[in-house]
Amino acid sequence: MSLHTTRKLKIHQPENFEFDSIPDSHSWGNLHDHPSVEPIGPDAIPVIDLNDPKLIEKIGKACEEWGVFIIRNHGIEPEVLNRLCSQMHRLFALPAEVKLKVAKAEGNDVGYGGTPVSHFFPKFSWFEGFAIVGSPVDHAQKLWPDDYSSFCEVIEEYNKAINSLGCRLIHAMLLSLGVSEEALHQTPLGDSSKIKTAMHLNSYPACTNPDRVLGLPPHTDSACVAIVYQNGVSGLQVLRCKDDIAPTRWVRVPAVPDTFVVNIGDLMHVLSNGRFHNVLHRVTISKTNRLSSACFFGPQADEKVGPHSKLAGLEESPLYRPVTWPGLQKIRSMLHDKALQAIKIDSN
Ligand SMILES: C=C1C[C@]23C[C@@]1(O)CC[C@H]2[C@@]12CCC[C@@](C)(C(=O)O1)[C@H]2[C@@H]3C(=O)O
Ligand SMILES: O=C(O)CCC(=O)C(=O)O
Ligand SMILES: [Fe+2]
Repeated sequence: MSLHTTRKLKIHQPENFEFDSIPDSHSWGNLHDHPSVEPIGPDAIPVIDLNDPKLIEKIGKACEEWGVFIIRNHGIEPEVLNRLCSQMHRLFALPAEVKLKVAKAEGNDVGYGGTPVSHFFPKFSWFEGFAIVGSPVDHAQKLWPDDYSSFCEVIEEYNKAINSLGCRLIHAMLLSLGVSEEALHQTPLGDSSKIKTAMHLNSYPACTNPDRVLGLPPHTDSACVAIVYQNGVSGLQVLRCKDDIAPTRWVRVPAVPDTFVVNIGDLMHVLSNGRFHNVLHRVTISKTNRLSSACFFGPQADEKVGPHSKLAGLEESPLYRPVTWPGLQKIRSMLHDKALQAIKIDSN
């Protein structure tokens, strides 16, 4: 593996993660732009029980006020998550030259490598990822020619479970926005067959000097919703803007066993006509290896998402022009965090 290959992928291979001192390429100077705080008191991230009789109301409030919440009683068996975790360990423990057999090709979002957002930052992330859309069988065969089926079975099992959870959450969000049960099915996210999913398996290697490195730089997700599973090690932080309580700060998202973190992305912000907060988040590093899986949910590639007519129309003007998911990703690849500005409807 040449340095050239890894630079193009914007990642460093695991053996290179074992630096005694952090190389300049990975040393972030501005990690303390805002203080990092604990999720306590008014900064406690909402925890929502999916069996709560007031579920719709609570989800709506969390999406508006936070853009992130933790869910429990989600119905996915802990064994399914344990199996996913074992396969993630197995994947990232492979030698670098094996993982590079399934490296993301130019312009392709599936396979092993870094993330598109890292290209906007001058420093490398302390991270390696594997993106899956549809079946991972072709890649799994290259990684484990003699035993690829166990990985595929676990991914398929997890995909099924997380898809139905994602669908349930999106419906609850739409209901909280006032969309009726009947109208729900006419939306671009109305039923599971209309929802597109992408799965990202993430590994954040342990670091002896974690205060100087970053797992993922600050970003919003482009999708409607992301559901994140974490292996018991925290690292995710969400930005809470200056309010009556405190100045702008990074709030640590706790890693609560048997829960998922739900993030609101750009497309849900657009669909809700700006009501739901597309939360800015980043991933910090610790002295323990962290694994996470982020599943992104959005509409099929050719479906446009715009402010829902229930919210924008008679009384409220639509704030954004409709956009497809790949369309938004393309704008983000050029304009980074100014992408939503580019689809904003001029109010004058
Ligand atoms: C479906 C996707 C969302 C994502 C781009 C991708 O095609 C696969 C990688 C995803 C990810 C993960 C880390 C943060 C993020 C902003 C990035 O650069 O890559 C997201 C992308 C996104 O939200 O658009
Ligand atoms: O690892 C995490 O907790 C979050 C990952 C993330 O933000 C992403 O994949 O977009
Ligand atoms: Fe993210």
